[in-house]
Amino acid sequence: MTHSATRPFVRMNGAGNDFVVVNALETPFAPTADQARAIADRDSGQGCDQLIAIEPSDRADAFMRVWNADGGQVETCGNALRCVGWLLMESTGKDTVVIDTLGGPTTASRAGLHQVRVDMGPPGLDWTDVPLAEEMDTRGIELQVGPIDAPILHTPGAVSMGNPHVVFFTDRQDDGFVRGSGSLVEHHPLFPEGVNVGFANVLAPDRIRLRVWERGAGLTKACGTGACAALVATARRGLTGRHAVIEADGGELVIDWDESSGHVFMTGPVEIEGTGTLR
Ligand SMILES: N[C@@H](CCC[C@H](N)C(=O)O)C(=O)O
Repeated sequence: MTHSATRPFVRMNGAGNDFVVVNALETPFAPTADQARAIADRDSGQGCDQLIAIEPSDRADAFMRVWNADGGQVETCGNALRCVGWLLMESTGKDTVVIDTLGGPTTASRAGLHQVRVDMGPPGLDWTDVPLAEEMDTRGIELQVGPIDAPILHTPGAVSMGNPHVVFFTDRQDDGFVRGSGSLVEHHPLFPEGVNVGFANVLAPDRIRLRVWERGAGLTKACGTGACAALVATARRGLTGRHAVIEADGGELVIDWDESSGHVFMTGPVEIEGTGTLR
């Protein structure tokens, strides 16, 4: 085992999406899927939505590795990028840092007191980017939840933010519904790598209430990449402009889809909750 009972960690959250963050810049940290799942377990472990390791990188300030609560390693995590960015900026005194991930490199910058802005890059809009199992127009894919003759949810947008997202446009956002339909869609065969499932209620052209059933983690208080995907999906359908405040259960994220660069920018809070050692 490459993590010991004395391995320190920092507990952080970004808009309520919570993390156990391990500094692996000098001492490698390579838990198995079972070990990662045990750490994330809220009953017997430290408990978190995602386990994060900060590793050395030869092309960025650091590499961020992400495990979902189910122990699976995934490409990226928007809220964790802000947290790791903040830790790196605090320790180096820089105002901007580059963080590499399995989904590619990103840049994080200071944006105010405990606020960080991340350049999330351009969204993937082709069906092969998401990826989907078959060719479809990602502005509104052929997928429905509920009975065939009267679907409760249908024609969601599909977007890659380095990880796969599907976004339903709906004001139905109660816990039972999000959990029930989210867990069904997460494993739908149309998504060969699984999918994060967003439920977006457009309140105004610049305001979205969003809940996300995350792949490998379930219902979280916020999903950073999910917020970016929701803005992209609603803007492509003409439901919003290219800028919106996303209201998540745990706080607000500001998302901008810049027209000239095509990049999506996410600004939001970071919070350190405390420190501990892995058990
Ligand atoms: N909470 C994250 C996303 C974490 C990974 C996601 N569950 C996946 O499997 O892709 C965020 O803030 O983006």
